Amino acid sequence: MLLRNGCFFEVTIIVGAPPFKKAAMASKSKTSKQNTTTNASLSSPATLTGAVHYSLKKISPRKTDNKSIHEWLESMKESSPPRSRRCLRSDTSATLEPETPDTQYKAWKARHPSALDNFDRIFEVADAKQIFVFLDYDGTLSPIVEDPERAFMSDEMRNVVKEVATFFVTAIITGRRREKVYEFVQLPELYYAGSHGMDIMGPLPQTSNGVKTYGTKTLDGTGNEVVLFQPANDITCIMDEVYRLLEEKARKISGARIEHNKFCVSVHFRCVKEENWLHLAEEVNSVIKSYPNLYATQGRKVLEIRPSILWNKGRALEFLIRTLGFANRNGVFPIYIGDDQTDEDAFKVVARRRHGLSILVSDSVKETHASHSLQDPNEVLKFLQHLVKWRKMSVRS
Ligand SMILES: O=P(O)(O)OC[C@H]1O[C@H](O[C@H]2O[C@H](CO)[C@@H](O)[C@H](O)[C@H]2O)[C@H](O)[C@@H](O)[C@@H]1O
Repeated sequence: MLLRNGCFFEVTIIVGAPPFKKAAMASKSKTSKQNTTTNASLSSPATLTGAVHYSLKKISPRKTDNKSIHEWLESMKESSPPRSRRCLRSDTSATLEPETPDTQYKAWKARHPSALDNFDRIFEVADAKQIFVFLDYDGTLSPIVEDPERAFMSDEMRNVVKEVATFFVTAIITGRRREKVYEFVQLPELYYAGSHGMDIMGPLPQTSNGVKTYGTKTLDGTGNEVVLFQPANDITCIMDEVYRLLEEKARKISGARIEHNKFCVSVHFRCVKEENWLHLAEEVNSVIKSYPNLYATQGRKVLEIRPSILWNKGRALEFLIRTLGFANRNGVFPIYIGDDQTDEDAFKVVARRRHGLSILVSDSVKETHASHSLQDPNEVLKFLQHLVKWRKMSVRS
């Protein structure tokens, strides 16, 4: 379909198909305890096996009327409630308990128990499985801050993620531009899926003959061969145009900020006075309503403008597991940790699988498909340290 400025937006793409079987694997199961190969050690060149068609369904464009603008705003507020308000508003709450913050929070914690407190029980079943670790970035590995350019992760967090990646296939799945999140994380041994999974890059895996995968073999910034998968790669010039238009609008609203995430664009509300939120949301709507193939999702004081394709963090998670050669559902144990609404797509995918662990990072009540919770990035750090310790102990035993 031809959109604007000569940009084509295809819903079916054709990609090259180098074998993409990851270190088989860093995550060792009980049956291969001696193998502690790291992701970084992947060096065998991939062999092209021919083109593969990968079909993407288009989702129907969402109406953006006044009602949906108000829903955006409500949803953004629920995503980032002030610390003082641990409970949901009564109109969105599913609980029948008295509406005090503490009882509601306790009831919520009972439904989404701490992944730290329940670690041993959770990991009893994971021990013999292929564990994959998927991590969101903002609000999960780094604390939420006002300036998105300064959302740094601590060295302690970087060190533990590095250690995690020596034992398990580890990927960052973020709404950010992939290059930007790499700047923050700086760990070449990980997979990176930017733009809510619409831009996946990973190190070339060790290959075994006949393993099929998707993506294009290419070189990264340092000249290493990598695999790249971009299901919406025809949308970039539209996103450039939308970014420019939104920048113009944002200039007139104090505190508003637009971030170009390559295959999507973020509109930041965090530093905008709440009385101006409606105005900013209306301006966003006035831009995107001319683009029927774009829609907005909501996050923590942010609107994310994205292409209307059926691709999200959940699809990215499935894609990585499948292309790494682990179609066998029972043998795989994905762990997904995230703090925001866009992570819900991944939580749903984990929930549909027989095994896995989904963790919402939140210190307040939020509706979620995650089975477990952690309060904040500090608890994420502790959980990852625990995971490493647990794996080291099981290697020894
Ligand atoms: O998928 P994520 O890694 O969680 O990325 C989602 C968005 O995160 C960033 O925005 C959020 O964090 C900022 C820095 O702490 C904060 O200022 C903002 O209010 C949050 O919404 C990022 O800037 C966005 O581009 C991402 O889409």
